[in-house]
Amino acid sequence: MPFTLEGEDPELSTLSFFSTLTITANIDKEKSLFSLDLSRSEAFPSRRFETHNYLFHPCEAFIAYPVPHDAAHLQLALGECLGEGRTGKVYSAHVLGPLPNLPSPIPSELVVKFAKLNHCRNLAREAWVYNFLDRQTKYEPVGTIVPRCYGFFTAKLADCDLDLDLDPLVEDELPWSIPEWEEYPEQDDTLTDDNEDEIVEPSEWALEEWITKDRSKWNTWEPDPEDPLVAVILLEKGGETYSQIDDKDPLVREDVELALWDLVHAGVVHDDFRMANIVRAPTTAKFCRRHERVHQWCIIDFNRAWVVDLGREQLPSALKLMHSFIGYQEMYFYGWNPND
Ligand SMILES: Nc1ncnc2c1ncn2[C@@H]1O[C@H](COP(=O)(O)OP(=O)(O)OP(=O)(O)O)[C@@H](O)[C@H]1O
Repeated sequence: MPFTLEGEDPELSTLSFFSTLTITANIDKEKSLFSLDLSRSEAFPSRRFETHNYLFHPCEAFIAYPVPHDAAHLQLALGECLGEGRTGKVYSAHVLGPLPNLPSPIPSELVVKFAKLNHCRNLAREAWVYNFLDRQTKYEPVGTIVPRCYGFFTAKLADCDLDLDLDPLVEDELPWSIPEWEEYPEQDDTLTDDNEDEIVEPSEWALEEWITKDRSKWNTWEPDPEDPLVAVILLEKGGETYSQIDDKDPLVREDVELALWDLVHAGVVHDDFRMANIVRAPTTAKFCRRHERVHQWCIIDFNRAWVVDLGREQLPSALKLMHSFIGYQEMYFYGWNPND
């Protein structure tokens, strides 16, 4: 039985399109670097952040949503690297045909974000935030102010068909390689809701099949150097990253601030809001009904986000609190000085 929430049409969500994925990367026309077969994996639910007391709760709406098992297979050819952060490396990828029948067309270029081998848990969380946003049907943030997501996939590195004569330099450059500068290659970063002192235990409502954060296999996940895991999320491709020059244009700033409000109104405080996490919106961006415009920018990178269930909050005070946290990292970026 597909799992749906009231008012939701699972057929239309891009998260329901694919069950399996093959990514190939070529060194040149003749030679393949690797071919990787991945399957959909459960994302890592966050705890619900309660704004009046700053506590994280387990919650029945904050569970791992079932993944499609009988949906289509997608084949991608890896393209150029678009960027790299602490968690992962991001590549453009070309969709290889023939495509099966899908509920709606997909672009010919997508984005694959590979977790570095020690950051699969963080990527599993980011994937869950996309799931959560995908379920906000009133103003539909996904496709409007954040890219559409096509799923979270994993595979054992041991099953990857990798060119074994690799030059060690190329090996260090693989999409999932842990960089030399990584201080803690043996562990993933702590997440905002990992603080065990703050947990309110699941009460009797928590049915056995509901996978809350505490019950998720990702909660205790640690990288295994003997049997590494590769994890990716598949996203719609945005354009250039927001720059200092863009930031000087008041109309651009206004547009990004409004997009950020949309995110807050979906119950998500980004908590890593900086220029590197804003990209030009894809040409397929949807009309925003709240602001009656197509936003020109979209927000990415959600592994640090705190997620609030606005249906349970005292709305005015929760929104006020969330708005006070919308700026981060850059001095005075969107009105909030992190040193205050
Ligand atoms: N959907 C996208 N479309 C276009 N470019 C993207 C997309 N997603 C990511 N990028 C590019 O890749 C870069 C790194 O992505 P991202 O911020 O998600 O990585 P990260 O490892 O999570 O970073 P952090 O250091 O914040 O953890 C971005 O700054 C952006 O330039």
